[in-house]
Amino acid sequence: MEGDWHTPVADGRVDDEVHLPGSKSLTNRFLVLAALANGPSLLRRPLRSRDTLLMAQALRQLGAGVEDTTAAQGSRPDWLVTPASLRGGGSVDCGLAGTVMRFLPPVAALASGTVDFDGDAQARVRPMGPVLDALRTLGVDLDDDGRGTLPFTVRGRGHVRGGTVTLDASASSQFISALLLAGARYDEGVTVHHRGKPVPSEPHIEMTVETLRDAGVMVDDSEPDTWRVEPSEVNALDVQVEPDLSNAAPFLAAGLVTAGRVTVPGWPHHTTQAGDAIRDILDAMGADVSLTREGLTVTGTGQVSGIDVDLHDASELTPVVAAVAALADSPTVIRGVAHIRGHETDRLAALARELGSLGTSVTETDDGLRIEPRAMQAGLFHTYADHRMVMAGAVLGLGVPGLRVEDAATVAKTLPEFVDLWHGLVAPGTSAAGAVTA
Ligand SMILES: O=C(O)C1=C[C@@H](OP(=O)(O)O)[C@@H](O)[C@H](O)C1
Ligand SMILES: C=C(OP(=O)(O)O)C(=O)O
Repeated sequence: MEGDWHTPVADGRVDDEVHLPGSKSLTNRFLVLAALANGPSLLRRPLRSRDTLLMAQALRQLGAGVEDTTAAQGSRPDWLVTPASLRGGGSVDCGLAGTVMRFLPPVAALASGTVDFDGDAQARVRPMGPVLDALRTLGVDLDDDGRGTLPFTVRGRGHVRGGTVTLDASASSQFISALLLAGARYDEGVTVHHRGKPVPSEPHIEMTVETLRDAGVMVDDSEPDTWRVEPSEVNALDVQVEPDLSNAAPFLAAGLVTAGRVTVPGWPHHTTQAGDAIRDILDAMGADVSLTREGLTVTGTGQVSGIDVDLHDASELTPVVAAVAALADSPTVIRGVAHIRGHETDRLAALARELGSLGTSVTETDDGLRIEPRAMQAGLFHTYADHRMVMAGAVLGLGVPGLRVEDAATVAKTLPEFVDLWHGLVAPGTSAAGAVTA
């Protein structure tokens, strides 16, 4: 989808169900564990998006099989993942996926041979150094240019000694998840100590620990900021991927902003997904929120209130929460997300610039944003190759007639169907194709 997307303004209250594809974070963890497992694995309802297709392609490059296999009627094919002894000799395209660039070097270290890593231009500034330094400490040979970013080369020797390592994971929880996911296959397992400011996105580490334990790996996380993975086999998986709760956020926000009602079927009652926090956030911003066997329903009450919220644990929700905040009737303070300057783009700068250019008053703080809503006028919302900026732009468009979102196709990083789903919810009968201009 080339060009600017004219986002639809709701002609009333939205009222529908939105069926969302699987979680990026779960799909990419399951793919990695399945490639390291002791037999073929079945991944049911995996997410197919740029980040997960890049992960699947990289694992194939390393020798694993990732193939479509028949699924329940009406569903897209599941994935059958067949592990193999990992081989080098190729290159991994990380795109802009944090999970690919962080989770795969510790896996490539187990391959026999050299694996080159690179990605998009914006990926070359995302922090990687603590993972590369930790791998060296654990006995891995790798070359980089000393900047601690892509590109780099891992020289796999077929096995990794492993052991104990201390790193600073305050820039990304993915540094820790990366070492834990591969650690069971290291000769001595791995013990990771974090030293530094608090680790962000902790639910994602819990997700890593839970997926490992479910695959039969022993993980000790009883000490603060310390994780121990025992050396062991990884059991083959037969798993169903939960819907992506962070990708649900803009749709649920539409329920609140239009005083309508949106249900996401299949919302898990137990989950490690950080996006589950959207329930409490939208509740605090004025929605009625109910979780039943049918799913999660958000109903707008006609009032949208600002909040003071710490998103340290659920930082990937920041762009959508900031968009709702700009449509609220009182100021919002978002705290605890300094590290999202290293996400797909510097999200604090991008949100301040784009919301500001539409007329909202936004101040960047050290660790977040202060948003004072003002009347906004139509304009072009730039997205900086960031899927969540597209989602934020769509939410803003509910209240700003004439808003256009630049490069909406970039949303395919985690949700290629986003624009179609959005038209289906907000303006049924209109189509994405008719809403894009060059
Ligand atoms: O492990 C994961 O799947 C993720 C961890 C988080 O990264 P950070 O800790 O860098 O925020 C999150 O923001 C990202 O979208 C996905
Ligand atoms: C930060 C994100 O992605 P990544 O996995 O690339 O870090 C995100 O999806 O918001």
